[in-house]
Amino acid sequence: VALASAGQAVTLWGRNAGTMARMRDTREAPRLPGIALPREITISAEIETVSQAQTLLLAVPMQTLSALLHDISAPLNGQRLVACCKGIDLGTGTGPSRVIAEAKPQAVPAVLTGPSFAADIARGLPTALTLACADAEIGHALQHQLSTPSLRLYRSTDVAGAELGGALKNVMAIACGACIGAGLGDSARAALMTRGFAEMTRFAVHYGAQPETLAGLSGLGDLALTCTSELSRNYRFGQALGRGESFDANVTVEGAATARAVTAIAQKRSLSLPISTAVAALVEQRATVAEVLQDLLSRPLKEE
Ligand SMILES: NC(=O)C1=CN([C@@H]2O[C@H](COP(=O)(O)OP(=O)(O)OC[C@H]3O[C@@H](n4cnc5c(N)ncnc54)[C@H](OP(=O)(O)O)[C@@H]3O)[C@@H](O)[C@H]2O)C=CC1
Ligand SMILES: O=C(CO)COP(=O)(O)O
Repeated sequence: VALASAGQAVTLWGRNAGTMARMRDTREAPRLPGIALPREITISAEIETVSQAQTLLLAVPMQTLSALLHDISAPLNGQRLVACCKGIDLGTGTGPSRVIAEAKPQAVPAVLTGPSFAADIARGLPTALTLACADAEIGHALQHQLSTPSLRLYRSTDVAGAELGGALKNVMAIACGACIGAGLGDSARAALMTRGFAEMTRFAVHYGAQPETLAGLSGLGDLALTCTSELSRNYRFGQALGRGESFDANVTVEGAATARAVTAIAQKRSLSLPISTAVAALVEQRATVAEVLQDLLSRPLKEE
């Protein structure tokens, strides 16, 4: 919507022919009610209409990215594949850029991430994101191609930092939601966000990320948004856990799988990730909020 409103030709592809036909008729997306889809957007359920594009934005949940790429038979030679998903693939323990590189080795992977609710962007509200691409020249081109007057992209070549910040902030949002849902208070949430940020940085740096990237939009920026807004699904899922309520299983909650993925990696690599480990235990119903809180508070006292 943002790009089409700024005059770019955009084709929107989705796998469900019926849904896409209804979207063509109503010019509205079921997942973005109340937002008119500009006439400039071509809506299609035929993958061939997009698989030749120079730039493809891949906006699917992380755990489905690999399947989507394998459904596209074309090699996407030299095309720019911009992952918009935030998470770590449970099957391989890798982020979106690696999943792209494995599935389409001749394509150029990039990542678009940062604090942004889809509805805010579609309404034209001011938003700033990180566009990360290991190829600096292509990253520069993508930054200019995908920025609009209200959507401001900063560029980076630190792909690991950008994608791990986006993946891990969802885990921290679940923790913060659980904290508020269980009535533990705003002070406890501030502590979780701060120690969560330390944990995100430690994990990402282990994978070669720059700490400055974690302190940017894709890390701290998205952490601030997602840990404090009830518009976040990860946060609301955490709130439900904290209140002992059920949560709609059809809603995409990226942090749940990511908590499990990073906990498995942490165990293999002897990394200390106490908050992510606690969230994985909550998600897998191996522990209650009271139990994980007790574990977190009884850890040895240490230097900050
Ligand atoms: N929503 C937001 O505000 C933001 C989301 N993101 C990230 O974007 C990613 C997607 O999230 P979001 O769009 O909200 O998720 P939703 O659950 O709202 O939508 C997922 C979409 O992906 C499609 N899909 C799922 N699996 C496949 C597949 N195998 N092949 C093709 N299409 C598939 C679904 O199709 P169908 O309708 O047919 O089921 C649906 O259209 C997540 O990683 C999220 O973290 C990032 C920033 C903001
Ligand atoms: O990533 C997002 C905001 O930047 C969207 O967060 P949720 O997936 O928690 O709704």
